[in-house]
Amino acid sequence: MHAAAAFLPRLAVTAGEPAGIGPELVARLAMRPLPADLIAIGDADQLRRAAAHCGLTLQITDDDGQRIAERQPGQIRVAHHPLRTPEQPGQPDPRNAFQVLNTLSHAADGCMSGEFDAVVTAPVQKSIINDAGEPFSGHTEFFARRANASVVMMLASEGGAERPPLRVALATTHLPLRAVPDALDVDMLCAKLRIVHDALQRQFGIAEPRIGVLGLNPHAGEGGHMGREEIDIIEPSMQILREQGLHLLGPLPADTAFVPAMRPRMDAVLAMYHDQALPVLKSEAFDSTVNLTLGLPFVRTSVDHGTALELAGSGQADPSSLIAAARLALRLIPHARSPQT
Ligand SMILES: NC(=O)c1ccc[n+]([C@@H]2O[C@H](COP(=O)([O-])OP(=O)(O)OC[C@H]3O[C@@H](n4cnc5c(N)ncnc54)[C@H](O)[C@@H]3O)[C@@H](O)[C@H]2O)c1
Ligand SMILES: N[C@H](C(=O)O)[C@H](O)COP(=O)(O)O
Repeated sequence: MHAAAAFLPRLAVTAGEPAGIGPELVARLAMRPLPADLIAIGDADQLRRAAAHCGLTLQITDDDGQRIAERQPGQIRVAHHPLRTPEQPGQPDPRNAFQVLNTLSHAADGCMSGEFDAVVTAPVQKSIINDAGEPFSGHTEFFARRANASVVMMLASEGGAERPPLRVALATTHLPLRAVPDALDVDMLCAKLRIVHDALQRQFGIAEPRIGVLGLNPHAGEGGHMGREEIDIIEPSMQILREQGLHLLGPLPADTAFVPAMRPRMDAVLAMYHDQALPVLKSEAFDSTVNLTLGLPFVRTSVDHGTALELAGSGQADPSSLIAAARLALRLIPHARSPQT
C-alpha cells in the first residue's frame, strides 16, 4: 500500500471543522515544498476562501485519483465533499457535521483501499458532531472502529538541541474522568503496552524500547495508601509483559515522571488518562507535537491542537503542528521518500 518509487506518496489531508482553523492550516500546508501529492478532503470552495483569509493563492484542482511524480508549492488537489451550509468562521454549525464525518470515512477507507498512502487530520469540533446527534469522541476512536483495530493514541514531539523527544501514549482517551478507573484492567493495559512497544520498534526504529508506565493515583498510590489500582492492575500488567521481555519502568508517580532526570530513561510514557500527561507535552512543544494513532492498518497523524474557533477566519493560526504531522506521516509510510523540508 505504498507509492511506487517514481510517484509521490498520496497524502490525504482532512480539512476538519469548517468553522475552525483547519481549512486555513491546510491551505498553508499546501504552500510547503513537501514531497507529497497533497489531497485535501473537504469542500473545494471553502478551501479557496480559507486561502484568501491567509492571503494565499492556491492552485486547486480536482483529484482524479491518478498518481503524480511532482507537485509544486501552492498546488493541492481536492476530493470534494460539499458543505451543507456555508461556514461562518468561529461558529460551527451541526448541519455540516455529516460532511466532516464523510471526509473522515473517505480518508480511512481510501487508506485501506490504497487510494491514499496516509492520512493527516486537521482538528474537528467533537461537541458539534454530538450536537448533530452522532456519537463521536474523536478521530482515534472513529478510525479504530472503521478499521476494526485496537489502537493507542500517542502524542509525540521531535525534541531538539535542548530537549529530548517526548512520546506520550494514553491508556484511556476521551471519557469522563469518573469512568477512568473502571476502564483499566490487566488485559487492556497489556494490549495497549504491546501496541506501544511494537510501534516504537517498527515505526520509530527503537530496538529495545523502554516504556515508563504512570500510576493512576497521587504518588502512584503510595504503597496502597492512596489507591490500589497500581497494586491490583498496573503492576500485574507490567509483570506479565516483563516476563515477555519488555523493558518497563514504574508504576511512576505522574508528577515527577517528566522531570529532567527521568526523561533520558524512557523512550515513551504510557499515561492512564488524557489530561495526566498531555499538558506536559502541550506546554513544552505545542508547535511541534504530533498526534498519531498506533495500531491502525494505515498511517494516521494529526495536529496536537483543537479548532481554535477564535482564530478562524483571521489567517493567524500557526500551521506548525499540521506541517509536523505531514512530515511524520511521510516518514512513517513504508518506503516513502524522506521529506526534504
Ligand atoms: N485533532 C483534533 O481534532 C482535536 C484536538 C484537540 C482538540 N480538539 C477539539 O477542538 C475544540 C477546541 O478545543 P480547545 O479550545 O480545548 O483547544 P484548542 O487547541 O483549539 O485551543 C487552545 C488554545 O490554543 C490556541 N491555538 C490552538 N491551535 C492554535 C494554532 N494552530 N495556532 C495558534 N493558536 C492556536 C487557541 O487559540 C487557544 O488559545 C474542542 O472541540 C476539542 O475537542 C480537536
Ligand atoms: N486528544 C487529542 C488532543 O488533546 O490533542 C485530541 O482531542 C484529538 O483526538 P483525536 O485525534 O482522537 O481526534
